[in-house]
Amino acid sequence: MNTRDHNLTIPDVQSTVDTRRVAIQRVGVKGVRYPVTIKTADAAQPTIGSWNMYVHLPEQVKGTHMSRFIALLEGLEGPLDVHSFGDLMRKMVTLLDADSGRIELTFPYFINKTAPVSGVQSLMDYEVGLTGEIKQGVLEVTLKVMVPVTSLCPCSKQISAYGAHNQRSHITVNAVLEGDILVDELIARIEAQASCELYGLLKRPDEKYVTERAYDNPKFVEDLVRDVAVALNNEPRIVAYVLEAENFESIHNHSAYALIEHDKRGK
Ligand SMILES: Nc1nc2c(ncn2[C@@H]2O[C@H](COP(=O)(O)OP(=O)(O)OP(=O)(O)O)[C@@H](O)[C@H]2O)c(=O)[nH]1
Repeated sequence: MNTRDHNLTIPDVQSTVDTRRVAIQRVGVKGVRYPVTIKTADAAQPTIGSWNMYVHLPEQVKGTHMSRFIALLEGLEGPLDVHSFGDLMRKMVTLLDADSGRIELTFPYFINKTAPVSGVQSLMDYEVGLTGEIKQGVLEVTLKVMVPVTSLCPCSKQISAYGAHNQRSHITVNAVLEGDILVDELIARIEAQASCELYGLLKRPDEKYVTERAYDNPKFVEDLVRDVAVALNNEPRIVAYVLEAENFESIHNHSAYALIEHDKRGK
């Protein structure tokens, strides 16, 4: 007996009618760990995705086709970019017989960076996410990156006889995209606005360089979000964004924080 024959003899409870007249906005699988490759400038990077996948369920249907979410992942082909992630979203709603759906994918992403003076290379890790939502046939894809950087306080620099407090800051951008933008590209744009970017491995000449670079380029948390906002405003492939910066202040036991939200579509 093959699987198809088995299915004929097993009741399909999910497909029975539900009479409570309550639709479900999101039903699906959450916290699925599944390998994925991400498109890079010259190739693709394999990583481990954490997937949440949901569809809308109409009021008259008892259950969704839970196994089909995993079947969709089993059928994943080729590296993901904004475009192919959109294709995956469309495939999901078709496969699940749904009119709307949502995928939240997060994964660690590595960039091979070159130290500024010695030229030594090392990997740096970033938290990246792709979120897709289809509502009334309209697809929206959001790319999220969390970029750790250095910030150095302009006030501290101004008022102190020597030194200035500086710290690691997290800049998080959720960018709604119309058009492909590579993860590396978005991260590079954000890092360019920091007092200094971070590296996995630095030799002493590099350490001197990044210390002086941050000192010459002081930024408040407000400066960080405003400078990144200007960069995002100048990128036509980004149509809306939420941008946050959190500075883990070295002179306080709390963070300085700022957020800018902007929708170029006028929504
Ligand atoms: N809808 C629903 N399914 C569940 C739940 N708990 C477990 N299941 C799933 O039920 C699945 C099997 O149902 P379906 O996906 O409908 O499988 P199927 O009927 O063999 O496949 P299709 O014909 O493609 O729908 C298993 O993969 C379980 O994961 C639940 O709370 N709701």
